[in-house]
Amino acid sequence: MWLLLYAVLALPIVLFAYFEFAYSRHKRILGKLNGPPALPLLGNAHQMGKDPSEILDQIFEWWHQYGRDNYRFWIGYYSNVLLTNPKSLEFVLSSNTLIQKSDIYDMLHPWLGLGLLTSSGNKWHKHRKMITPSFHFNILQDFYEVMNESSTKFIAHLKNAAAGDNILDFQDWAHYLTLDVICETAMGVPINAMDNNDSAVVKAFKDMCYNINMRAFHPLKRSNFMYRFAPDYPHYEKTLKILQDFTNEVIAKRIAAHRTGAVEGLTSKSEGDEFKRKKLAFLDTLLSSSIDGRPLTQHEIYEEVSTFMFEGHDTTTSGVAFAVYLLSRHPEEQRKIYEEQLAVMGDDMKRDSTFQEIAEMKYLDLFIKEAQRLYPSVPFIGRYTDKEYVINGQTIPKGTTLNIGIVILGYDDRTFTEPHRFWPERFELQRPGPFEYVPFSAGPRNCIGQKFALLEIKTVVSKIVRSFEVLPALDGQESKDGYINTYLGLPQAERLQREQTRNKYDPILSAVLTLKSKNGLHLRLRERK
Ligand code: HEM
Repeated sequence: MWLLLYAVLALPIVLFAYFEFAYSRHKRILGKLNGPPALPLLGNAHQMGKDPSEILDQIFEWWHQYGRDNYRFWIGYYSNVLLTNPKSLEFVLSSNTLIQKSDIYDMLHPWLGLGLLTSSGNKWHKHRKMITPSFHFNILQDFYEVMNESSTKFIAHLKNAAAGDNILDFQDWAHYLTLDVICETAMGVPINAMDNNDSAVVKAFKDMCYNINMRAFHPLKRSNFMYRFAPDYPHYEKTLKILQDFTNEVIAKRIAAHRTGAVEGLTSKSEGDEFKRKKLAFLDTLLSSSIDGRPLTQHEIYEEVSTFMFEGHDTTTSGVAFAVYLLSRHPEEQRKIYEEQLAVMGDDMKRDSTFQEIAEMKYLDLFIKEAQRLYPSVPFIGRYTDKEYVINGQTIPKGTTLNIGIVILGYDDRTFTEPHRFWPERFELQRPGPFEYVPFSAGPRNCIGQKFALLEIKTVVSKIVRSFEVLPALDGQESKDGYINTYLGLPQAERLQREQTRNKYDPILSAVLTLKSKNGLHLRLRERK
């Protein structure tokens, strides 16, 4: 009995001694990097902040404190390095071996399995090669038709929603639009999120994206195992099943349609069902692809289609929403976009732009680049070192999480003068180096959907500017000096001082897998006559 009691009492001490010993080399090596002093057991977990927006501020704060360079921090015994040095980024992003994702992506496994975003090694290499042609120019043109159709519908919805000087949460609206676009392009079926945002599947997509972002920095919920004991787990399980059933059902029907030859003549043969479109979806490309001389299994197809459903709309929601929000606060830049629309589109501003015309909208391109600098849709990306690496002269032990601070790069005044000034022209006049600005990542694991994403954001923004004057939520909230009204990246004292004057319609940035505003992105739309 006494022996048992002693053993129970001694267990924590033994465990503590074990971990301290096991990680001593790790600590010694990473100790050569700057970073906040870490407590035993906790590391720096207690200093991180309690939600994704506080964590974002803390990560910036340490960056200032530790020489605006790479630094290390500890979450318990998990070692983390924040990378912002362009030379280090070049090493990591160009590497063909450092491609294993960090554990934050594990949360996606139950939904996405091991698709392109989450897999590594041989599987990733083969799938990347197989999927790359899915974004060929011709296919993108098919997708462009969907983008145009959906954004026309979007404008009609917005006209109703914005009537009477209503203040809209544009982040919410953008979510339904991008969900419609990705469902039609990835799976070839309409989900009608804009018309029917109360449907179980539409809600499930929204809940799942929220769930993933909410769990990411929760010390217990982040682990798939521990999350099983959380009170909200049953709801999550139900949501997951809705999404899995929906996607598997679409895939099964599509496989059947391919078998009966209905896919080639989708317009005539399957008139009346949901496949009656002639454009081929990403799913069709997958169904006619092979790996090692065999067709993909239904599960492999499920993983890739689900990956596109997630990565192809949560990111563009953020991209579209922040771009339109910036229009609302920066009237001068909005005016320049409108004038460019007039010049490119001629008299008929109501029609769809062509693929070629979108390519001619040079100022719009600069505007989106600048929006992604300040509000990158993917603020951080994570890698995990499967062996020891020497990165830009610094040894990084095996088992370290590398957090690439895409969002931090945009606020570095060594690359971007007056980083808090919204100034699209800077991308013409002072081009950043290849690893100083990477909203779509870079190297072999860069964003495969970059062209798709930019095309979608530009199509929507172009149509919005031609249809509406975008106004801030309240009169007088326009930027007077070109500076943005979020203070990310400023040293803490200055940031806190500026934040004292914030209004309830000023965004609170929250960065997890994608960048969002915790309190929405509010604005008004006045129809152009
Ligand atoms: C503004 C919109 C978007 C941004 C900023 C963005 C950014 C990124 C970034 C930074 C990565 C690298 C992630 C990492 O290494 O962990 C990535 C990967 C990826 N993106 Fe995007 N993305 C966007 C839209 C899209 C769209 C529309 C699609 C699909 C239609 C897509 C599909 C993917 C996929 C499949 C990967 C994984 C690629 C791989 O690991 O080989 N993305 N994206």
